[in-house]
Amino acid sequence: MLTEIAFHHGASDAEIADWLATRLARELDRRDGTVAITVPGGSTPFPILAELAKKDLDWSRLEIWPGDDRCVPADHEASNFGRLAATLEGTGACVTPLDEGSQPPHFALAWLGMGGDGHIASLFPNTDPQIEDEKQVRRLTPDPLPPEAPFDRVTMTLPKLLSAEALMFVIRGEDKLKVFEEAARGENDLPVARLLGHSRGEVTCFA
Ligand SMILES: O=C(O)[C@H](O)[C@@H](O)[C@H](O)[C@H](O)COP(=O)(O)O
Repeated sequence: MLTEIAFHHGASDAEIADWLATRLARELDRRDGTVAITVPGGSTPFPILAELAKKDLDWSRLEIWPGDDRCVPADHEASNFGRLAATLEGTGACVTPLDEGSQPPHFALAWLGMGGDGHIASLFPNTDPQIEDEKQVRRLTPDPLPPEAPFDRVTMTLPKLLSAEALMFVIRGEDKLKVFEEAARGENDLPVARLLGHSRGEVTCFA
């Protein structure tokens, strides 16, 4: 089954930040109280977030959660929460660390990256992520440990990510895009395919 995805090819970090700012402004207008989103770790998101941090938004009503994190102290260079808090410092946004016992809120948007092995958040293929997982957040050990961040992880689960009103991906590189497109066509059973195969809301991919 082909998942309906809106692809945007060749978008710059600034253009993706513009898209996010427009989406967040719309979500803030549509409801009272806070708007929560989840964002990825890794290398791709932070230049985008640095651009987004310059936007004129009601940041005091925005709650930002890492979709996953490495099990390291917040001041460790590999900490997604630490990098996120530093990048958004001064905006007024509430940046929340993800812990095994976290009960994350409802998300207006789940922004994800993807590894070349088809992992999303820290749902690596070896962890065999389940659509029916009864947990919202899990601690797990990738195997093999990713050389760029060889740590245990804490991650939102497939049902938690699927409960978001919309999914958005930033996929950089032809090899990754090939894996993503195969997953969208249901041609693999990687974690990204399991997510896409059960998504019922809007899916956007910047590649
Ligand atoms: O904690 C992490 O590393 C991420 O959440 C992870 O899922 C990341 O999004 C992908 O591995 C892509 O990483 P890059 O953006 O570095 O390619």
